[in-house]
Amino acid sequence: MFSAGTDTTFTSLEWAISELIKHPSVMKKLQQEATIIAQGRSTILEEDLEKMQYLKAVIKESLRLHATVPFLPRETTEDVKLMGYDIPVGTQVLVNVWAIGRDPTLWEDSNKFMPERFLKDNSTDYKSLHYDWLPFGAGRRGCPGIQFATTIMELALANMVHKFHFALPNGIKNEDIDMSETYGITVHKKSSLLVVASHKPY
Ligand code: HEM
Repeated sequence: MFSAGTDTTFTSLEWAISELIKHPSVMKKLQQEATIIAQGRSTILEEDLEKMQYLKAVIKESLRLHATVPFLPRETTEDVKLMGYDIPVGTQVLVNVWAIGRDPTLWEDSNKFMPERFLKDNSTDYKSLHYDWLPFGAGRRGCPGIQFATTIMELALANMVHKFHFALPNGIKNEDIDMSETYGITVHKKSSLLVVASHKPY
């Protein structure tokens, strides 16, 4: 439970911050939303989160591109014919969440980071059955930590962008951030994100 809850959450946050730094216009829009919601306060609270629609879209879009659990293991409970293949009962299969999230037949400009797609269609919520977007899995083995994880991610990200400006060290440009992945039980960034945070006025 501890590793299912910690590794996934911090890795997802690191991916989201990397995408924000790579896309300064998205970062700016998110910081503007945070400033409006905070109304001069230094801290964004849990009750503020429901009003932060752009924040939610940023996190959903980041989870689409960077599903930290890339494969869902399942076993077939009956014989299935799928795309011309016969899959007998009792076969272990892996649902490739990573590939579904980037499938160009399901997502326009599928490799681009565009949180706005989740504003246009905000019906994608974490608990409903959207089989084209499965960062928390689905069905009876779906992640039981969704509510906790999303609240923590939203609170942490909202407060980080509200309190700080982020810059890259040593003259590295936004577009040069290394987004390569390394595989384990969860998909991490191959090279950790290094940023210089400076205090931002509220
Ligand atoms: C961003 C954060 C998280 C992500 C992306 C994530 C994702 C997932 C995924 C994809 C699964 C497999 C679901 C399936 O097979 O359909 C899973 C299972 C699980 N997660 Fe999470 N999770 C996160 C946070 C958490 C947290 C905070 C907790 C607990 C406090 C947690 C506890 C668990 C447990 C216990 C399982 C196994 C459920 C089972 O096998 O029945 N997760 N998670």
